Amino acid sequence: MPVDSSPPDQPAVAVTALVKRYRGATAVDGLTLTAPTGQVTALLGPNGAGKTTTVECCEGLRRADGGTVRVLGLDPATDAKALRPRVGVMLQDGGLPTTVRAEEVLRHVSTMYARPRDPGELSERLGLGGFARTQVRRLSGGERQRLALATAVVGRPELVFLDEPSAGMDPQARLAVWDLVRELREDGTTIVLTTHQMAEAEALADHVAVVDHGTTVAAGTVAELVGSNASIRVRVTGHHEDRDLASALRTALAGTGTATDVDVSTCGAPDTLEVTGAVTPQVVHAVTGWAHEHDLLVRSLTTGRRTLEDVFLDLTGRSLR
Ligand SMILES: Nc1ncnc2c1ncn2[C@@H]1O[C@H](COP(=O)(O)OP(=O)(O)OP(=O)(O)O)[C@@H](O)[C@H]1O
Repeated sequence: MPVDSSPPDQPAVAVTALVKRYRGATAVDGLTLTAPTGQVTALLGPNGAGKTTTVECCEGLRRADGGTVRVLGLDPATDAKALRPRVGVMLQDGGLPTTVRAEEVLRHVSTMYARPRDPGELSERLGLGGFARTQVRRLSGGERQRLALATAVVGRPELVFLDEPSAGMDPQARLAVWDLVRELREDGTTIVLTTHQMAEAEALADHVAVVDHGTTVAAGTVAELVGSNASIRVRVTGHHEDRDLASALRTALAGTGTATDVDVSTCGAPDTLEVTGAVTPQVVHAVTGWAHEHDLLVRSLTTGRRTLEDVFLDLTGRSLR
């Protein structure tokens, strides 16, 4: 089991008001993040949100322009040497030498650590056994990702940063990666990962930080982020005098007296509405009643819990970056 010499109540990673600029453009804009020791923290955010930049500041690969970064109680900008044997890093582009064989890369990295995992066993775990003698540049994208993950964890680090660990992987490889992440966590390793995949955050993360425009816009467990609210998603067709159907339904529901604790928004398309909040049978009845009253045909209606993706899109918007 990894030995964590930092005080038990100190988070493994504490980022406060981080600012990072690239040639005047602000990539990270006052971001705050806490990754508790021994847990999995996911940074979830759209393209260009600042996730990789944040993680690279934590890894000591980039210098912050403002704020503080503490990793295992140390400053990665000045304490890189002390952190190197304690922190594993999986970069988004792999960062591996390309002309060396996969097994040689992993074996070489393992010799840098005092108590490494068995490289052969780790290769088999990640399905790399068959490619051991292949040069890195000839590996497929998914195989290279798996090798990068293997190099990040072969030294039994206390803390691992994984930048989009399962990007480009097939479903089997993704499950193998998830299993390994869970096993690392059970062994007490702290994991900080970035991802676009809601399923990955839901499957692995104890804590999720939603990052957008260089700042943390929400943080908590998946359950906390999703909340206890239910939702109704309804698609209607027909002509309504008010082209803003969400506002029309909102006004109608407010007028019924039975649906006071709900909100209405459009969901993907103008004819699809989402009612969130205290959804009761009376609210469902009021929604279909409103459609009937305005001669709108209900094409579909589903009720259920909100998903992490719903919350993510609410927080970060629906326009493409
Ligand atoms: N070396 C660099 N030079 C200039 N701009 C950069 C550099 N690295 C990142 N950026 C910019 O900083 C912003 C944040 O990028 P970053 O890679 O941190 O985002 P991200 O959330 O990891 O995105 P993705 O999910 O697409 O990987 C983007 O607008 C990006 O274009």
